[in-house]
Amino acid sequence: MSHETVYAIASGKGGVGKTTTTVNLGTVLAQAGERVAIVDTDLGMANLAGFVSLTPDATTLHDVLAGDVSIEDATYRLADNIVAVPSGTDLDEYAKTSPEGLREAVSELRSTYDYVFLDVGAGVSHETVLPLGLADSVVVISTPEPAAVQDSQKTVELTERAGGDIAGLVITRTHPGSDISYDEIADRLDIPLLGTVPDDPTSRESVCAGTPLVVYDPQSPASDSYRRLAADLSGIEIPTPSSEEETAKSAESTETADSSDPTEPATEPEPETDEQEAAHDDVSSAITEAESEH
Ligand SMILES: Nc1ncnc2c1ncn2[C@@H]1O[C@H](COP(=O)(O)OP(=O)(O)OP(=O)(O)O)[C@@H](O)[C@H]1O
Repeated sequence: MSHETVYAIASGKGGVGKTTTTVNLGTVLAQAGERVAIVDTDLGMANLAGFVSLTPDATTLHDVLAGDVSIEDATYRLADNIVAVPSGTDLDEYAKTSPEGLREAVSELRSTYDYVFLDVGAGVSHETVLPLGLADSVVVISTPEPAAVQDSQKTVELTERAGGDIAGLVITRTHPGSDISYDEIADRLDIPLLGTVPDDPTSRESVCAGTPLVVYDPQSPASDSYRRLAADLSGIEIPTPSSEEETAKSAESTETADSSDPTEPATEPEPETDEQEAAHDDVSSAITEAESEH
């Protein structure tokens, strides 16, 4: 089945779950054997810092957008089938970047990976609008709070101005039993409701552990939501992990077997694997190792 390749994960308001969604959607698809790149286009904010430990002079998207290196030089392997392109934090380096360089970078990634997720900064700026227009499809992220919903309207308008297409809305941090109508929120924004992700304390724990939630606690309700969302966007059947499977959460203190260094720039993405369970183990160990290097 054909699918969109480049997704922008965007929101009007900050802190609503864009990075969490980017990392977890990417990880689910990588576990399913798809080649995935996740890119932090929120320049200067280092949103992926919890998942990729970088030395101060590491190559980042800043260097790519300054025209110094190609995007492949700024990719870091997270696990089987998934690489991350982090943004740097140095503001002097940031000042040298040109968001326009993102065009070529995204086009290069498009030719190498099955899925590219752009984690877009909140607010209104050139570096926010550009990825909305470069993506095949924009996923708008909002919490149910009125202020966040109102700011989502801005993302919808910006996407239209940038000539981008909206896939729909994901409402994060929902509470079971709440009488809020999520369909009504989507209707108000005039975009389809793609799904909801419940408020889940393990989501924050997983960030502290530097591990995607779908690896840290695959049985959690929010992990379920991310698997469903990935299945809906991709058309791929995503299996529910068995409850006996060891998770990063249950094995937090266990030594990991993968000795590869996730801070080394990736060369080519790993070949596809049919062994979803094996890939899953690899995701856990590679990222747990990233955490231990912090
Ligand atoms: N479903 C959830 N349940 C509980 N906490 C969550 C959930 N999703 C995300 N969070 C937490 O909310 C905080 C913000 O999430 P995240 O960093 O993904 O948002 P963001 O939109 O990317 O933020 P920014 O605009 O700063 O880049 C994090 O601490 C994260 O762990």
